[in-house]
Amino acid sequence: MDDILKVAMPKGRIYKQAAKLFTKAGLPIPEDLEEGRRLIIPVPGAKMEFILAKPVDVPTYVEYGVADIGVVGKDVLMEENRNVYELLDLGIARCRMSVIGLPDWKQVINPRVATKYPNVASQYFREKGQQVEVIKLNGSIELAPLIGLADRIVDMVETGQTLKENGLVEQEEIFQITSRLIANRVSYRMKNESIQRLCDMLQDVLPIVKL
Ligand SMILES: Nc1ncnc2c1ncn2[C@@H]1O[C@H](COP(=O)(O)OP(=O)(O)OP(=O)(O)O)[C@@H](O)[C@H]1O
Ligand SMILES: O=P(O)(O)OC[C@H]1O[C@H](OP(=O)(O)OP(=O)(O)O)[C@H](O)[C@@H]1O
Repeated sequence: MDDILKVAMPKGRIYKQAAKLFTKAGLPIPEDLEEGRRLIIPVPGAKMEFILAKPVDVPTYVEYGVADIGVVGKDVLMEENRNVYELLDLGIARCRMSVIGLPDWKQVINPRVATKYPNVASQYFREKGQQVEVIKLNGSIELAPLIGLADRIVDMVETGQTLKENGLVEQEEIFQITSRLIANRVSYRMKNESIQRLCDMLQDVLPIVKL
C-alpha cells in the first residue's frame, strides 16, 4: 500500500462545501471545478490526493480500497449499505429524506412509491408494515405523483422550494442527512496515523460530532 492518502470527493453539490472545509483545515483544494476536467487532484505539500467521483459511487471506491477515505451524503450511505467505516459527521449539505405526496393523497392498497432510493424506501415501509410497490427513478422524482406514475415519493427536501413549486407536501420525515467522512476498513488500520490526523484537522475547524 502506498503512503499517499486517497480521498474520494463527490462532484456536484457537496463538492464546494467539502472543499471549503478541507481548505479551512489546511488542505487547500480548488473550490471550483468548473474550469477543469481533471479527475485526480494532488494536494500541494501533503501526501494526499483527491479523486473526483459521482456522489453515489463514493462508497464503492472506498469499500474496494481504491480510495482510503471519502466524503458522502448519509442518504447514499443508507442506500448503498457498503462495508465501510463512518468516521465523522461533517455537518455539511444538510437536508432530509421524506415521504412526499399531493395534499389530497389517500391511502390505497399497495400504493406505488417512486424514488431514487429504492432500498431506503423499501426498508422504511417494510418496518411500518406497509406493502408498497417501489419504482426506481433517477431524477425529477417530484414529477411522479403529478403525472400519475406513483401515489407518493421518497426524496430529499432541503429548502422545500421544489415541493412548494409543484404543489406537493412533506408527509413523513424518514431521517436527517448530512455528509459523512468514511474510510476503507483496511486503510483505517494501515494508514491510521494519517487518517486520524486528517480527522483531527477537520474536527478543529468544525463543530462536528464524532460518531
Ligand atoms: N437539496 C438537495 N437535494 C439533493 N441532495 C442534496 C441536497 N442538499 C444536499 N444534498 C446532498 O448532496 C448529495 C449529492 O447531490 P448531487 O445532486 O450533487 O448528486 P446526485 O444527486 O448524485 O446528482 P447527479 O445524479 O446529477 O450526479 C446528496 O447525496 C445529498 O447528500
Ligand atoms: O427542497 P429543495 O431545496 O427544493 O431541494 C430538494 C430537491 O433537490 C433534489 O433534486 P436535484 O436538484 O438533485 O434534482 P434531481 O432529483 O432532478 O436530480 C431533490 O431530489 C429535490 O428534488
